[in-house]
Amino acid sequence: MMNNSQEAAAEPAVRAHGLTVRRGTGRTSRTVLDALAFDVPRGRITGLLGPSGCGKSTLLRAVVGTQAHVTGTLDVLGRPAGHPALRSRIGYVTQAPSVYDDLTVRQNLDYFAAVLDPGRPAAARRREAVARAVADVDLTPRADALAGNLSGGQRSRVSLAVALLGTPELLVLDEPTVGLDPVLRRDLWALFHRLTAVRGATILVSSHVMDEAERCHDLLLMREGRILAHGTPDDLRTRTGAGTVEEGFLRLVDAANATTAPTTATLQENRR
Ligand SMILES: Nc1ncnc2c1ncn2[C@@H]1O[C@H](COP(=O)(O)OP(=O)(O)OP(=O)(O)O)[C@@H](O)[C@H]1O
Repeated sequence: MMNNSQEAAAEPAVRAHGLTVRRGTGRTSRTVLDALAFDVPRGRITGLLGPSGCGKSTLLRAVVGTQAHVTGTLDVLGRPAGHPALRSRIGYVTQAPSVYDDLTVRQNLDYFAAVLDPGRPAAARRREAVARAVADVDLTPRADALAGNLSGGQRSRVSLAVALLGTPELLVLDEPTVGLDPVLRRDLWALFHRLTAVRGATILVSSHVMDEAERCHDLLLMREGRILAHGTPDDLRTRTGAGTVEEGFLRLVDAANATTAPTTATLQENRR
């Protein structure tokens, strides 16, 4: 028989069933996530991939509990998405870096650390957490630079450092590598792998760059608000007979389009 901690480890980090989201109001209201069912396993990197507008950010917002008009079942770390007890257990990085330009990197992190772990007795713990998060994202040499004077990629890394502060069990990252050069992208993916391997974190990361799919343990491939495929990169290549995940994804899109007779615009969108 499994004990409580074994049960928690076996339970997926995210479990969705019949997950549906409508966005917009009145006549512009439409279904952007359509009855999704999937699990995100713990301790692994799950990549959420699909063309622009397919619903990746909406799905990530639903997981962190900030998306309105969500129906169906969506459990995160054993609780309904958005439950207050999940706040300190999830780190979330949005597409737009959320940092204060008039504070230094370290001051930004000090500020968020004080919100997470307030009080004078926690000062030493906060200093340690800030130093570790800055080092995790390779910004130690720029720790005293104003965030407003950093490059776009460096600002994104400050946001990621903020998300790492509380040592979250689940990291939800919305296109964290956009605008980064190849070296930084490689380094960030190495960090993601360290976080799962060493700290046991679960990472749910979106991207529309297909070569990043190869770096994930599991993939959720999306198209037009639905899950097109779910499995490891190897599963996807085997299932489609393709040499790469990108080619496999395009084959699945073509097969799906053949049955739904899309417009040319839809096809072009899916090939982006
Ligand atoms: N406020 C809104 N009202 C109506 N539809 C919306 C609204 N916001 C977003 N949408 C639609 O919801 C769909 C999903 O958007 P979402 O931002 O989740 O896609 P995405 O896959 O993250 O795109 P990208 O990769 O470009 O960030 C899109 O088709 C978008 O047009």
